Amino acid sequence: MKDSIDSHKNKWMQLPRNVVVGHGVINDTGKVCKDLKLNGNALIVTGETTLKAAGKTVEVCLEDCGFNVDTIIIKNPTLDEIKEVKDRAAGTKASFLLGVGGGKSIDIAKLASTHLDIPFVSIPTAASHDGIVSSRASIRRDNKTVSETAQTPIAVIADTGIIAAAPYRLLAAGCGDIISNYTAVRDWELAHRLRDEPFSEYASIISKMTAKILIESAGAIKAGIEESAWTVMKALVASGVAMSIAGSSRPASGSEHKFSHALDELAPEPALHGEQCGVGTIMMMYLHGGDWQEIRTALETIGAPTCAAELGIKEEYIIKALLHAHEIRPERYTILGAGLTREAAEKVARITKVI
Ligand SMILES: NC(=O)C1=CN([C@@H]2O[C@H](COP(=O)(O)OP(=O)(O)OC[C@H]3O[C@@H](n4cnc5c(N)ncnc54)[C@H](OP(=O)(O)O)[C@@H]3O)[C@@H](O)[C@H]2O)C=CC1
Ligand SMILES: O=C(CO)COP(=O)(O)O
Ligand SMILES: [Zn+2]
Repeated sequence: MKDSIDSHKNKWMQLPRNVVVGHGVINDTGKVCKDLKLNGNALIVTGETTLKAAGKTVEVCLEDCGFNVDTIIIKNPTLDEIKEVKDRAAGTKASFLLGVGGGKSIDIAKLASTHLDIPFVSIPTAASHDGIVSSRASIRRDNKTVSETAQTPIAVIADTGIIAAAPYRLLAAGCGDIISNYTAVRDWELAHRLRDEPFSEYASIISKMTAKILIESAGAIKAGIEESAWTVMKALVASGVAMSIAGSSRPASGSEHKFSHALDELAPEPALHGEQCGVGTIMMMYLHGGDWQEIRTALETIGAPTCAAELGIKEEYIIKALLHAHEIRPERYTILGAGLTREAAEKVARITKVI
């Protein structure tokens, strides 16, 4: 009998075991690690600011529970810094890593721990990106952003008290990263139809639903309100799970992310990842022939940037990024196809009021 395709199907989905979200949960870090049977030496990977916001508390908490703790401060998600973290972990015989901070700290801890084959705990200090739970790490290599396969965190500890106290700009950026799921999924559907790219119905539905719920909640997302941190954090977790189900960042990264990655390469002072993705979503939704005004209004309501001036980026870089975006990760087919003409790039940016 001829084998059916289904009998050959084989898929691994990595999801976190414990997701702990709420006020003050950072103080449970030691308890969560014990619950996961982690022991021995811990290495905290954090940034300069986030060390003060949360890293120190994590350090004390772990020590109180009997762990030996070392801390390394990182600046950028580059291969050099990942190597530094791996060397430090090897030197201190770390048996697990904790990424405490924004996206770059979490991505470095995620990829370094994957290479070292030890577990990692994700402790976000801001709701600024959806890499908190995902099995991907966005890394800078030769001034380019690449998306690497990595392990999913064994646990996520998201203290909404800390997240609500972080600069509001970070929370608004996280909303941009989630809203971008709308165009990411449209791009994925397009690639599925035109290139027969594998497509996951479940991952795409979770991803779209997350963006929809967030857009519907836009009016309730406000600075200093812990409930807002909850709303955005739930969405970021769901979006990360969609990526884990897909086994790629496809459900949450399409043409709008290519635009953001292009800005990271070209603009002298890029804005936050989620802020750039949000603005990219407005323009890519226009190219898809969708309701770009809805995206723009939601971002405006949240208080996230909707134009070049609000990103603090000169208009010429917006155009350059639009022209260059399709060259980023060219294997990922999107509405940008083989690229925009200068006239088309200027038109989309002007019509959508980005410039
Ligand atoms: N792996 C994945 O699936 C994904 C990865 N990403 C990646 O994540 C990164 C973007 O994440 P993002 O968080 O925006 O960027 P960063 O990690 O660069 O954080 C932005 C800034 O916010 C600061 N910060 C974080 N938390 C606090 C706080 N509580 N109080 C004060 N300051 C704080 C950081 O401080 P400090 O300097 O101390 O770090 C940093 O200066 C990009 O590299 C992007 O590519 C994004 C989405 C998905
Ligand atoms: O930022 C991401 C999802 O929000 C990950 O995207 P990339 O795979 O484009 O790095
Ligand atoms: Zn993103």
